Amino acid sequence: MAFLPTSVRSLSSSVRLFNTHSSPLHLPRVSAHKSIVPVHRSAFRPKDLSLVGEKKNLGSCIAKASMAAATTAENKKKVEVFDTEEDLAVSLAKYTADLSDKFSKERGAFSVVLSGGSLIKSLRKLLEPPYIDRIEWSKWHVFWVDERVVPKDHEDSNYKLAYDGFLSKIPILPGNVYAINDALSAEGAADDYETCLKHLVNINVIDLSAASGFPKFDLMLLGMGPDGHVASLFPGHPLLKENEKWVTFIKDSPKPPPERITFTFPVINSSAYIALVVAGAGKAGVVQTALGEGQNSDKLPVQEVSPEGELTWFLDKGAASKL
Ligand SMILES: O=C(O)[C@H](O)[C@@H](O)[C@H](O)[C@H](O)COP(=O)(O)O
Repeated sequence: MAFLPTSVRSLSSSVRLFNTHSSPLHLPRVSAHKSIVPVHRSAFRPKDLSLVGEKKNLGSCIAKASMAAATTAENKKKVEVFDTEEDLAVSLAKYTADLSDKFSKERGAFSVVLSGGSLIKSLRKLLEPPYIDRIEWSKWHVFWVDERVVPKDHEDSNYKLAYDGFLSKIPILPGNVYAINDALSAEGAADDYETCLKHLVNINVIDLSAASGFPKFDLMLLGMGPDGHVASLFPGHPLLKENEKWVTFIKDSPKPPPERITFTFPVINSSAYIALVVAGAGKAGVVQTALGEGQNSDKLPVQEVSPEGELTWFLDKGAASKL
């Protein structure tokens, strides 16, 4: 391959501790790039609403009992409420596995975007039967919607969080895990990641949205902060308005650490499927604002999430308690 962005190369080194070595992308062998990125030191080391269980005051969208769904005009948006976070995790695994089957069959690849935070723990049911055996993990290509600009073995790294809690436990191809180049500045890492995405669009690993001209990921798994942020797009921040870049950077994140890279809204909103995964009563207020009838003057970042395809909210009872 004549050209490979540095992020693709850094990727290789970031995943060197996986057990498998082949890559359908024919990425350079890890050993060739040891000097580029420090070795990882870890041990490797709608409204359409489905309600599971009781719920109060959800207006005309209510459906009760096992995942019954009521579709309204906004039929690209679903809200599913689960009695417990455990139930949420079970359903999220089935949803993800079904999409994995669909895109693996249709495209021969499944592009999945992860967040940091509690999302990773909510993916745990994918590590169990039947999914661990059923999913064609070799078709997965994994990205991050945002990443903290820290070394990959740092406690704050979203890569490390996902690796330790999820990626190290599935037979994914190491060359299909696209971490940032942690040797670069925030600005450099964002540019580098965008270059990597462009390359992967060119070789059809990632789809391109005909409508927007931005990359169209098969599935984005988003968390939401208690202030309504998604990715590293925070309330009131000028980055919310970025409409040209695919990946940008922030140096004044109100949530530590301050330096991060993040996908922009045009990329997030070109997705085929987005799951917004929110658990815990601590987020009930912001869920109410995001999904409630009331008008808030300044839209929260989470309210800007509106994919080309389908948006599904996965809420536990606590998070939905004010709806
Ligand atoms: O790097 C990050 O900080 C995350 O990607 C961030 O966007 C996260 O998804 C939300 O803050 C929700 O996190 P929790 O689910 O842990 O609240």
